[in-house]
Formats: sequence, C-alpha cells, structure tokens
Amino acid sequence: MKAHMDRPYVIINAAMSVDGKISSVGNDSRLSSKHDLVRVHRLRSMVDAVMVGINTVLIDNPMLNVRYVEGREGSNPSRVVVDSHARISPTSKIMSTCKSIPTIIAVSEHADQARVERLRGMGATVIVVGRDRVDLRMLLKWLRGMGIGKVLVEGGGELNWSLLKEGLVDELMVTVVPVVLGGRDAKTLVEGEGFLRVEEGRRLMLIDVNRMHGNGEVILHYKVLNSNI
Ligand SMILES: NC(=O)C1=CN([C@@H]2O[C@H](COP(=O)(O)OP(=O)(O)OC[C@H]3O[C@@H](n4cnc5c(N)ncnc54)[C@H](O)[C@@H]3O)[C@@H](O)[C@H]2O)C=CC1
Ligand SMILES: Nc1nc(O)c(N)c(N[C@@H]2O[C@H](COP(=O)(O)O)[C@@H](O)[C@H]2O)n1
Repeated sequence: MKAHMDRPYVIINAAMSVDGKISSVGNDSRLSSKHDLVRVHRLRSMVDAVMVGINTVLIDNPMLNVRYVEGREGSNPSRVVVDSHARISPTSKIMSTCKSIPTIIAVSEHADQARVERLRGMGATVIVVGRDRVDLRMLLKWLRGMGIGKVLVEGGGELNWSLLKEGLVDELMVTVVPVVLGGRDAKTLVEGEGFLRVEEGRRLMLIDVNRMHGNGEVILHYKVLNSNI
C-alpha cells in the first residue's frame, strides 16, 4: 500500500446487495452489519483521508469519522467531499464538525462564490479543481501534495465510476450482503455511463475472500489492474 508519485493510494470500500445495489429505491443504504462497520472504521483509522461524492452527503448525512475502533493516535482521517457546486449544507454533520476534523470540499469553477466563502468561514478547506465538475486527477494530485498518502473512497456509485474509469483506483473492497433489493432506480456499486464492451471493463484481481462471523456477509477484496500509475 504505497502512494504513487502523483496521487495517493486509493481504496474503494462499499457494501452491496447480492444484486449489486448500494442503496434501496428508498435511499436506505444501511446494508452491512455492525461487524462490517467495525472493519470499515478500522480501515478509516489506517488512511489519511476518506472521500465521498456530494450525493452521498446529501442523502446519508455521514460523519465519516472513526468511532468503532481506536483511531490512530486518537485522530480522524481528513474528509474530502467531491462537490462541484458547493451544495453541501452548512448544517450537515460534516460541516458542523469541520473545526475539529480536517475537511476538504473540492469544487469546480462553477461553484457559487458566496457558498464557497461561507464554507471557508466555517473552517473547511475549499479547493477549486476543475471547470464544470471536479477534476479527480487534479484533486488527487493536490491531496498528494498535502501529504495525503492513502485515501478511502466510501461512495457513491457515480464517484466510484469516475475514479475507476480514469484508472485512479488501486483496490476495491466490497461486502456482499445476503439480500436482494431490486429497483431499476436503486443505486449500484458503479454508476456512470459504463463501458460499452466487456473487454473495455476495468479488470480486477481477487486477492482475498472473507466470510463475516457466519452472518452470510462475504467481503471480496480486489486489486484493480491496469490503473494509470
Ligand atoms: N452501501 C454503501 O456502501 C454506500 C452507499 N451509498 C449510497 O450511494 C448513493 C449516492 O451515490 P450517487 O448518487 O452515485 O452519488 P455520489 O455520492 O457518487 O456523488 C456523485 C456526485 O458528485 C459530484 N461530482 C463532482 N465531480 C464528480 C466527478 N468527477 N465524478 C463523479 N461525481 C462527481 C456530482 O454532483 C455527482 O452527481 C446514496 O444513496 C448513498 O446512500 C454511498 C456510499 C456507500
Ligand atoms: N461499508 C459500508 N457499509 C454500509 O452498510 C454503508 N451504509 C456504508 N456507507 C458509507 O458510510 C457512510 C456513513 O458513515 P458514518 O457512519 O456516518 O460515519 C455513508 O455515507 C457511506 O459513505 N458503508
């Protein structure tokens, strides 16, 4: 697990149903067990930053801190929100705690300046990376320059797609939860426009499979191949 010259080491982690959904049509994403969440928090404690897309923040209102295990030297990783138009709410859990947990909001040049200043005034670091939407390669380069060596991406499907498509992911960890959710509009692990042909798909190498305490959850751990290093 070593950072690259121009970007941090990137791990995607998510929980999905057997039919590939990361949330139900009713936007319920509480899929995995407490045991699995303890594993996720351990992962959080081992990285420098946790990254999510703005939809995940608007829908889940996550905290993204380390709660279920002892943090590294009692500290939390930085939080990075990919938010082209600075839509994050000042009353969100992330913004409400940005004075005590380092918080980076990545926006595009199209973000409203007043919103950006408000977020900065609350204590978040707002960086402009990209014209119409956040340029993820530029963002990762900036994070690397700030000394961030490992990033854990915790969704959602659109962010996962953009990162995988651009070859910016090193590992993928998926907890397959023994439930079927269905729903054509329910979010899947990877959204976006998708690859036209199977041969264009991002290839993975299975490096580990773990069963979680007999509750039927299976954790699949892959290395992502042909990423642009
Ligand atoms: N079960 C699980 O492990 C998880 C489930 N979720 C669920 O996923 C859903 C949200 O996922 P999505 O709607 O796919 O949204 P997302 O959370 O991936 O956010 C995507 C949004 O980020 C912004 N963005 C800016 N620049 C971007 C870029 N270069 N690439 C991609 N996005 C960019 C855009 O506004 C875009 O619509 C929620 O329902 C949440 O509950 C989210 C995380 C984990
Ligand atoms: N690994 C995993 N399993 C699930 O079942 C989940 N619902 C998620 N969701 C991710 O964790 C965020 C919530 O974090 P906090 O508990 O608020 O710290 C959520 O927004 C997703 O990114 N992950």
